[in-house]
Amino acid sequence: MDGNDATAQGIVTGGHHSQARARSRVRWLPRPRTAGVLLILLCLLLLVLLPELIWGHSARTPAPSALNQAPSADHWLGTDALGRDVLERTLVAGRLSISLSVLALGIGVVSGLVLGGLAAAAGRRIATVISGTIAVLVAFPSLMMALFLAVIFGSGAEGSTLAIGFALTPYFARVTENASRTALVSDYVAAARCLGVRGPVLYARHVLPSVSGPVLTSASVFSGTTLLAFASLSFLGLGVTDPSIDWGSMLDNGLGQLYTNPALALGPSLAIVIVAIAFNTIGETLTSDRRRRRTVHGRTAPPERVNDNRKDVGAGLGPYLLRVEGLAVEADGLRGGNAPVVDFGLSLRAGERVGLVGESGSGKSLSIVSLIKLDAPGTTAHADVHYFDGDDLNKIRAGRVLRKRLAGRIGLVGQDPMSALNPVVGIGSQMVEETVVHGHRSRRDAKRLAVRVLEAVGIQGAGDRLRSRPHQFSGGMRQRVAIGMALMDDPALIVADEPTTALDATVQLQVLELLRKSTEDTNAALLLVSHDLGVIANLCTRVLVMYGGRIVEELEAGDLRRAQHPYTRALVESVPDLEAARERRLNTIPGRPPEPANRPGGCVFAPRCPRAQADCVERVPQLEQSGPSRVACFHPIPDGRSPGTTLSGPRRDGGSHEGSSAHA
Ligand SMILES: Nc1ncnc2c1ncn2[C@@H]1O[C@H](COP(=O)(O)OP(=O)(O)OP(=O)(O)O)[C@@H](O)[C@H]1O
Repeated sequence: MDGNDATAQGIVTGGHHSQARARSRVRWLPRPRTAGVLLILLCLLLLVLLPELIWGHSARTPAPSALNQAPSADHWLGTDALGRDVLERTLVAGRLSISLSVLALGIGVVSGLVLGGLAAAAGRRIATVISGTIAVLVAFPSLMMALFLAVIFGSGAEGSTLAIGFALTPYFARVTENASRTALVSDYVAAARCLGVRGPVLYARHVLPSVSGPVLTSASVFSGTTLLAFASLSFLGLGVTDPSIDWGSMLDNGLGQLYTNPALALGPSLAIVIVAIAFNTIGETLTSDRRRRRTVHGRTAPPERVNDNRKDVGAGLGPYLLRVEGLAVEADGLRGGNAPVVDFGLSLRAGERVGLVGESGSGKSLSIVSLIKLDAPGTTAHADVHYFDGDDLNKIRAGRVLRKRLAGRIGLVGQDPMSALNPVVGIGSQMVEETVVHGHRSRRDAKRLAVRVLEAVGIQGAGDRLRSRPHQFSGGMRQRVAIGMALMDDPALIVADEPTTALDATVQLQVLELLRKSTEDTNAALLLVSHDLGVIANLCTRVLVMYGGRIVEELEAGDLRRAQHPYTRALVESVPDLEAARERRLNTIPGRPPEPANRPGGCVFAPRCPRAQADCVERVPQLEQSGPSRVACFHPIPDGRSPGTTLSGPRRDGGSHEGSSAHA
C-alpha cells in the first residue's frame, strides 16, 4: 500500500471538519454567482421602474431643435427624427419590453401547467390526445406560432402578449407532462391515493411541488427567447405601437435610418442583447443550481440537499432520481424468459445507496449498463418505465441526443481502474478532457477543479500529480483517481461496478469509505454492484438480490440476516462471521447458476433450492411484498428461522454439481 493510501482516509475525514467550519463561516454570504444574479435582477427592476419616472415625458416629447443629432456629450446615443434622446427612449422602452415578456412567460407557464398536468393525469384516451397535440405543437418554431397567433389575437401590446404566451404553452406543457408522469408513479403519490386524496387536490399537493422546479427553470431559460419574440413582433409591426414604445418598435424605426443615423437601432439592439444575456444568466444559474449539489470540490449547495434520504422518504418529498420498471435485456437469440435480464426494476432516491448482489452471471452488469443507457454490445434493452433525474429516458432519442443529455450526470466507477484510465495520458488531462468535452467548464476551470477533486479523494500533492500517468499510482490510488473522475461533473448518480474487486483488503475499506463520503457530500445516489455481501451491508441501505436475470429479493441492508428468499439466505450464511463458532461450517450453494439459454421453467433457483416444491417448477414467482421486503418466492423462509435444510444438501435436478462459492 502506498503512503498516500495509508493517509488518505485521514485526510478526507480531517478535511471534513475544516470544510464544515469554513462552510459555517460563509453560510450567510451569497455565492459570487448568486450575488451576480441578484444584482442583475435589481438592475432589471430599476430599469422597469425608474426611467419611466425620470424620462418618461421627455422621451415621448418631440424636440424640434435637436432633430437627428449624432451621439454627443448631451445625447450619448444621439436623437431621433423628432429630436428625442435615443438613450432615454431606450431606457424607457425597457419597462414595456421587460414587463410584457414576464407577463407572456406567466401565461405560458400557467397554461402549460394546466395542459401538461391534464396530459399526465387524465384518462388514457384524453391523455393520448393531449399528449399528441403537445408533441405536434412543440414541433412548430415558437416564433412562427407567435406570428400565427398574433394574427388571431390582433396587433398591439395585449395581442402580442397573448400570442407569445400561448406560443410558449406547448414547451411548458411538455416539461410539466414529463415531470408529472415521474411524480405520479412515485410511492408517495400512491400512498396519498391510498389515503383517498384524488383529483386536483392530489395534483396540487403532491405533484405540483415536484413539477415546479423544472418548470421554473425552463421559464427562466425561455425568458430570453420571449424578449426576442416581443422585439420581433414589434419590429414586424404586430407588437407595441405608438405612442407606447418598446425595443422592438424602436428597432423598427431605427432600421429605416440605419445608414444615416445608426445609433437609433444601436440603442434598442444593445438593450435586447444585454437583457437577454441577463435573463439567460439567471436561467443558467437556476438550472445549474438545481443540478449541482454541494461537492467535494468546495462548492456549496442549499442546506436542504445535505444527505438525508430518510427525511426524504419519511416526508415523501420529491420524485425518485432513478425509476426503472420492467427492464429486459435481450441478447441475440435469447429473448422472453431466457433473456439475460428479465423484468428488472429499481427506484432510487437522491443520496440513497443501494447494493446489487448476485452470483456471477446473474445479470448485474447487463442491468446496470442498461439502467444508464449504455447497452452492452450484442444486447438490446427496453424498459416499461425509465426516468432519470426528471427525464423520461424512453422519450429521448437514443444515440447522441441521449448521451449529451446524460453527460456528466452519471459517474461510472468500474472494477479495474487500470482499464478505466488511459495508460498513456496524464490523469490530469483525462479528468479535464471529460468535463471540457461535456461543455461544462473551461479548460482552466476544469484543471483547478481536477486538483481539488484529487485532493478530496486523498491524492497528496495533487497539483504535481496531474501529469502523472496511471502506472505511476498504486492500485488504490488509481481507483481513487477513477472515483475522482466520476465525480468531476458532480453526478447525481454514481454507479460502481465491483469497485473494490481488484484491490487488497485495507485499500478496499478506504475506497468504500471514499464512496460513502463522496455520496454524503454531494447527495449523489449510489448503485453499488458487488459480490461481497459484507461490502453491501456496510455501505448500502437497501439491497437488491439478483438470480438468473431476475430480482429475487429486495430488502433493507439491516434485514439481510432475516432474508426470506432461500437464495439470499444462502448467500448471507456463506459469509464468514467473526462472532460465529469456529467449528461452524460455512454454507455453500450446490451447483451453479444456469446460463440464460439453459434456464429451467418456473423459479430459476428451484433446482438448487432446499425449499423447492412442485409449484416452483411450474410457475415463475413474482416479486411481492412480504413484511418489510419484497420477495419472489412461493415458499419464503419465515422471518427469523433458518432455511431448515442444509444448502449444501442433495440436488434435485440434473444440472452441474460443481459447488459454486456461496459468495455472490
Ligand atoms: N452480449 C451478450 N450476449 C449474450 N449473452 C450475454 C451477453 N452479455 C452477457 N451475457 C450473459 O448474460 C448473463 C448475465 O451477464 P452479466 O455480465 O450481466 O452477469 P453479472 O451478474 O454481472 O456477472 P459478473 O458478476 O461475473 O460480472 C451471463 O450469463 C452472460 O453470459
